Amino acid sequence: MLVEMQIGLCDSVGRGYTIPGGSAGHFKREGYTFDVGSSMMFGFGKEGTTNLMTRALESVGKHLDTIPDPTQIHYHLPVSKAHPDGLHVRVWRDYEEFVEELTACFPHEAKGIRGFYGECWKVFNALNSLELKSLEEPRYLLQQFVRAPLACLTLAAYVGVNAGDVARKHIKDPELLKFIDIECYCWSTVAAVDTPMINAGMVFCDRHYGGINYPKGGVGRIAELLVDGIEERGGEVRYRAGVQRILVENAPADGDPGEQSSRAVGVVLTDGTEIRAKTVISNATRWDTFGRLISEEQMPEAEKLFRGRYKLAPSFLSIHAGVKEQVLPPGTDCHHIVVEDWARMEEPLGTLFVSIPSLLDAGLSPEGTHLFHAFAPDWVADWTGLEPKAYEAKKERTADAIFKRLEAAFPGLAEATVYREVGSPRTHRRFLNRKDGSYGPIPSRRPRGMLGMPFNRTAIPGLYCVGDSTFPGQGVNAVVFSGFGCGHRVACDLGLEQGFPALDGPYNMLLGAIRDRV
Ligand SMILES: NC(=O)c1ccc[n+]([C@@H]2O[C@H](COP(=O)([O-])OP(=O)(O)OC[C@H]3O[C@@H](n4cnc5c(N)ncnc54)[C@H](O)[C@@H]3O)[C@@H](O)[C@H]2O)c1
Ligand SMILES: CC(C)=CCC/C(C)=C/C=C\C(C)=C\C=C\C(C)=C\C=C\C=C(C)\C=C\C=C(C)\C=C\C=C(/C)CCC=C(C)C
Repeated sequence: MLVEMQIGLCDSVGRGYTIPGGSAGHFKREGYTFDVGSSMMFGFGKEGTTNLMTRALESVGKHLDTIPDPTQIHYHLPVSKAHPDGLHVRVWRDYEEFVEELTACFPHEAKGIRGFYGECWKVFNALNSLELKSLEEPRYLLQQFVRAPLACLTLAAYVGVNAGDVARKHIKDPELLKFIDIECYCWSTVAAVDTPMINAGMVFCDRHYGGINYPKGGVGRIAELLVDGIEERGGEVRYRAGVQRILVENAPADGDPGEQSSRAVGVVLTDGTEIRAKTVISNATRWDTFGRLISEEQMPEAEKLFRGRYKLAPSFLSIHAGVKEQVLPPGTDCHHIVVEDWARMEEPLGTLFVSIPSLLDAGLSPEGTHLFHAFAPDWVADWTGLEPKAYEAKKERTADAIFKRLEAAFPGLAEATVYREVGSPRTHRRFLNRKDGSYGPIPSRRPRGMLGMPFNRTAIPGLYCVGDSTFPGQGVNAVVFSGFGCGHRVACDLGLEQGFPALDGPYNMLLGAIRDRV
């Protein structure tokens, strides 16, 4: 890995975090290994080019055993005239099995279902035939257009398109369109009309192609192995090293040591340590990078435009619990989504998410128990200004209400609970150091697919952003892709990989002009 300096392991009180992985880390309590957030893992496939997780680990000489999940999600959806007992759909690893199950619920939409998901496959097959690197590097992009012109043209045709518009071409049933909404909302935190079609293609197909695979030992093993690989290759990973400020100074310009320009030259840690480097890569959200690590006065115009296009998604209320194993009958799926009322799907605490990875890896919880992670989107504003006692009481009250709602899908849940720890949006803000504990950026107006998302370079030379505030946005393998793209772009800028410097300037201007117009 060539990262010169990457901001990436800290908590918001500034001391710096003690475990690697951010949202994809894990922590241990009383024999349970709880995932911090991410638990549904894409990108561990064996074939194609979209198996980004497998390839990220390979790049530092590591391999992680994973356990295949036979279903991606078991949906428990609202009661309707057509489905008086509620709409129950399981997304099976096997594509045909999933399509048959969904078609059995909407037989009159058999053609529409195949039409919509078929178009997703068109996008996925195109993605899965490209070498996935930095789209803001012209040499690579030209090579891909020459090598796989049809795939590139397919992606170019979809890059400005949203999944909801494609769904409406094929599907008329309003309940089925709601189903497509929850299929998107559960990872993009917006409905299908606001979700980029390329991301939908990736999620709706890779779950059947590479499949959902749970890392043996917990999701945090991914980051732990990456750290081992980086250290074995001479890199250094520092903990408790919160970055307080990114240093921007006049320094010699790239390629012309005689000319000075304002550029990122290093960081200052919260303990005052100054670290200087040629390249600074921020994995903090754009709201934290520009405005906190870089002062408001130094914020480039492009970042102000970004804030017009995107706003912060809500955070999460998380319940990490241990339950007696008897409460989960044989055949219970690992991941569940519960919506009781479509009108409340996007409201705070409206959609409930459940992840029970000890069903796949028994080593994650003490014998006779399962770990039960339930979470729901929620805003930090509802949790601020509370005295400690009132804050603790609100956490417990909210968790009780959520467990009560989950009883319909998991009868006996409250009584079977033997351990419970509640995290609020404040917890997410504190431990992940994300503004308002946000899950990531969401469009503030109807987006043109992913055309409005910035790549890794910023308007400040030497400073790059990576993670979910960069193309292609939220999602675990989306942020892994952003890491691959960033590494490639930085390598070209440092002269470690061959780029096309003469084209960089005009191509960058073109990308910026497209982005700023959407
Ligand atoms: N699959 C799931 O169930 C699930 C759940 C939650 C999140 N996620 C995904 O994870 C994505 C987030 O991943 P990401 O990598 O973009 O962000 P992240 O928040 O996971 O990682 C950012 C890292 O930067 C560190 N950091 C922040 N500010 C710092 C500072 N000033 N100094 C030092 N370190 C600092 C944080 O501690 C963290 O380790 C989300 O958008 C979502 O897609 C998935
Ligand atoms: C130059 C330009 C712009 C265009 C030219 C054309 C061209 C060649 C375009 C190429 C585009 C490319 C290569 C795009 C790549 C896009 C990628 C790699 C997108 C990846 C997206 C991945 C996503 C969205 C993953 C989401 C993962 C999930 C499901 C995350 C979170 C899930 C939850 C929170 C739900 C958890 C549920 C439960 C029940 C616990």
